[in-house]
Amino acid sequence: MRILVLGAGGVGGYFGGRLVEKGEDVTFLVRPNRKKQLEEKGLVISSVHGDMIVQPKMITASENAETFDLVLFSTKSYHLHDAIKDVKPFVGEHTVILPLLNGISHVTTLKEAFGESNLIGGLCFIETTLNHDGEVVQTSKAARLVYGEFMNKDTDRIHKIKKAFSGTKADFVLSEQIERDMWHKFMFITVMSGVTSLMRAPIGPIRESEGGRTIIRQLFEECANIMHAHDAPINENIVDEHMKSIDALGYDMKSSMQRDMEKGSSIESDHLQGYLLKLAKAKHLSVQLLEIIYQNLKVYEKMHMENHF
Ligand SMILES: NC(=O)C1=CN([C@@H]2O[C@H](COP(=O)(O)OP(=O)(O)OC[C@H]3O[C@@H](n4cnc5c(N)ncnc54)[C@H](OP(=O)(O)O)[C@@H]3O)[C@@H](O)[C@H]2O)C=CC1
Ligand SMILES: CC(C)(CO)C(=O)C(=O)O
Repeated sequence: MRILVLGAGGVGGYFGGRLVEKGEDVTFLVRPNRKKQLEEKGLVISSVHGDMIVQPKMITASENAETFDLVLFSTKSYHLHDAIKDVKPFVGEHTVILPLLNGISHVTTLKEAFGESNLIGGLCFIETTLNHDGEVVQTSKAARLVYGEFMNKDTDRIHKIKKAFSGTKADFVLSEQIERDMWHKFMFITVMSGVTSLMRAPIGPIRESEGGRTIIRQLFEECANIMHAHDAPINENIVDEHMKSIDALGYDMKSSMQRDMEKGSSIESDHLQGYLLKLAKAKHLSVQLLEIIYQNLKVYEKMHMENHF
């Protein structure tokens, strides 16, 4: 199976790297600066699951190449439209697009861009970031990529993908309810990135501070109300389930949005909290905590864009 990883950042670099390590036929679609960096240093992964360094196969958007069987779409949401344009020449009639972005609204965008039948569902649980040298630094235990056919269709292609994903150092999990899993992850990341960026702390001190768990729970409840109002396929007890997951996270666990803010980088505020807020407004729901969380991100963006950092 010819696999194209779109974006050799924290997520694409990690999961793509693990597939290369296993011996799969993986190429990274990268932009010129990242290409240069990877040519000079290789793809370096520093991880609690084992370090690795490899010289990856790469292409850039301007190059000619045949189409691929599978694309791991692993850019940030604010690069989605440009990335769609860049990857189009490498997508054929039978290419499967597997998105790993946080959030949900990109599903519609990708279906429109590539056709509904080319898209499968995906998400990941991992704490990973690029350091100053462009190395993939993966911290904490979870390194899980979840994927599946929408409506749990049983297809040949999903069995082929499962085979390609087996036997790596990362957890690749085939889901029978990928729509539900994506909404659940959307809720989880909205809260996790929201509170950690607002309080500028990892999850441990937040949940252990007086009133911390109450705020986290209230925010989950706001998100669940919005999603229920839109008939999203979420579990009835999802807030309890997510609170258990929050309690199980390592004390020092941070969100990728928070790490991006620490670096002064762009963030996915409109794709995550902003999109959920739009859904709340469409149903006239009062979501005060979500509004504060979103405002905090907008203030950061204003400062960031005006180069106050
Ligand atoms: N990091 C994490 O721990 C987790 C992240 N996620 C989600 O995964 C997604 C990706 O996040 P993450 O990996 O952290 O982001 P990064 O910024 O680390 O990586 C994204 C990569 O995409 C590349 N890219 C952007 N546009 C293009 C393009 N047109 N062609 C080629 N490459 C391109 C960027 O390259 P360039 O260097 O050229 O800018 C960058 O290296 C986000 O939606 C995030 O929310 C989900 C779970 C955990
Ligand atoms: C919360 C976490 C680390 C879980 O994968 C995540 O998705 C992110 O920070 O973007």
